[in-house]
Amino acid sequence: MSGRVIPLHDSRSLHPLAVAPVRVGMPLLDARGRPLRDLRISVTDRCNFRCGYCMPKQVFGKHHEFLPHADLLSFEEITRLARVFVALGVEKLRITGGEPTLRRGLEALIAQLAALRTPDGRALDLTLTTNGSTLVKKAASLKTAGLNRLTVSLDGLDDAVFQRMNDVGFPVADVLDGIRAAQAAGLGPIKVNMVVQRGVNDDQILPMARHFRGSGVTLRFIEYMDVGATNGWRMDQVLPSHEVQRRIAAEFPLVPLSASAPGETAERWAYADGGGEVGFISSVTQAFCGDCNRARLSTEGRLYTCLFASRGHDLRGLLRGLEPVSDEQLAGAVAGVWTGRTDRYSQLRGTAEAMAEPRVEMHYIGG
Ligand SMILES: Nc1nc2c(ncn2[C@@H]2O[C@H](COP(=O)(O)OP(=O)(O)OP(=O)(O)O)[C@@H](O)[C@H]2O)c(=O)[nH]1
Ligand SMILES: C[S@@+](CC[C@H](N)C(=O)[O-])C[C@H]1O[C@@H](n2cnc3c(N)ncnc32)[C@H](O)[C@@H]1O
Ligand code: SF4
Ligand code: SF4
Repeated sequence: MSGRVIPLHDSRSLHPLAVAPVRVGMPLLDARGRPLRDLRISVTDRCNFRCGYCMPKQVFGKHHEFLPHADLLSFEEITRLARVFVALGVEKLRITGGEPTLRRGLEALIAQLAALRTPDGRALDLTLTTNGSTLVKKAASLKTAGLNRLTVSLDGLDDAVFQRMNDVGFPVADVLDGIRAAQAAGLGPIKVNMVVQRGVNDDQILPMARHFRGSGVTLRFIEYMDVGATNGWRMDQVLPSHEVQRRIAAEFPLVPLSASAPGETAERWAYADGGGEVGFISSVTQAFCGDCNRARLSTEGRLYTCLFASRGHDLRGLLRGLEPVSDEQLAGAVAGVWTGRTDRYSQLRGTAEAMAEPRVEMHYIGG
C-alpha cells in the first residue's frame, strides 16, 4: 500500500481579540508558573537525511509529504513574530527544522533575527541545530550573518553505523569537517547531539566521548524519544542516560556541574581530568517538563507549546488575515496561548492522558 504521511494540520484558530493582557517587563508565566524564554523556529520541514528516529524512509509503506513553499512563513513574517516573542520575554532563538540550512537564503533571516534586542536592550542568544551536512560550505556565511553558536547532530563515528542512522549514506568525515569549519568560523561554543538507540548505535558512545574529549566541543547524549507517530518507538530501544553515563565514567571519571541556565534540557558533567564537558538529555527517564520554558513556531506559522503537541495555534492566519493586526494584538494572542499552557507530556508518558491524541512529527514542529 502506498500513500502519504501528512503532517497533522489540526490547528486551533486564534482571534486577536481573544487575548491575555501583556505586562511589559514582567515574565509571562504559563498555567504552571513557567516563563516563556526560548523560541524554536522551524524554517523548513524538509531534510536531506532520513534518520529512522525522526523521519524514517519507510512509514507503513507511505512517503512524507512536505509543505508547498507558499505555506511557509516568509523571513519577514518569522522576524515579526520573533520580535513579538522577544517582547514577551524570549531571550533565546533556535533555528531548526527539518534541516534548516536547506532553506534558501537563510543568512538573510539570521541577519534579521540577530538585530533583535530584548526590551532592556540585550542581544539574543541566536543558535541553530543542524545535521552538519552543509557546514563546510555555510559555516562562515552563517557566522557573518550574525549566528552566535550552533549544535550539530551526529550519531556515531563509524561510517556503517552513521550511514544506517541517516539512511542516505552521508559520511561521518563530512560532518566532522563541518564541525571544524564551524569552529574555525568562531561559531562556538559548539555542541554535538547524539541520539542513542540501544542495539543500533550504542557501541558509538565511547568512541564519540573519546573523540570529542578535549576538543572544545560539548557532546550531549539524548535519550531516544517517542516523538511523532512514525518512528516505531519502543521503550526497549531507549538506553537510559544513567547507563550511558556509567559507561563513560568507567573510562573517564566525571564530576557534576551546575546548570548554566534555568530550564536547561541537559544535565551537565565535566571530565574530572579537565577534558571538558559532557551532557545528558534524559527526557524519557527523567522528564524536565517542570521548568520547560520552550515554545515552538512551525514552518507554516503554528505555535506549539510542547514538542509532543497534537495541535498548534495558527499565527500565520493572523498575519495573513483580511484585517491587519498590530504587534500588540499578536502579543496578546501569544500571551493568551502561553498563559493557558499546561503541557507536561514527558511527565505523563504512558498514561491515557498523554496517549489520547496523535502527535505532530518533529521535523515539522521543529526539533
Ligand atoms: N522532551 C523534550 N525534549 C527536548 C526539548 N527540547 C529539546 N529536547 C531534546 O533535547 C535535544 C537537544 O535540544 P537542543 O536544542 O540542542 O538543546 P537546548 O538545551 O535547547 O540547547 P542549548 O541552549 O544549546 O543547551 C533535542 O534534540 C530534543 O531531543 C523539550 O522541550 N522537551
Ligand atoms: C529534528 S532535528 C532538526 C535539526 C537538524 N536536522 C538536526 O538533525 O540537527 C533536531 C534534533 O532532534 C533530534 N531528534 C529527532 N528525533 C528524535 C527522537 N526521536 N528522539 C530524540 N531526539 C530526536 C535530532 O537528533 C536532532 O538533534
Ligand atoms: S533528525 Fe534532523 S537530520 Fe535527521 S531526519 Fe530529522 S530533521 Fe533530518
Ligand atoms: S514534553 Fe513538552 S512540556 Fe515537557 S519538556 Fe518537552 S516540550 Fe516541555
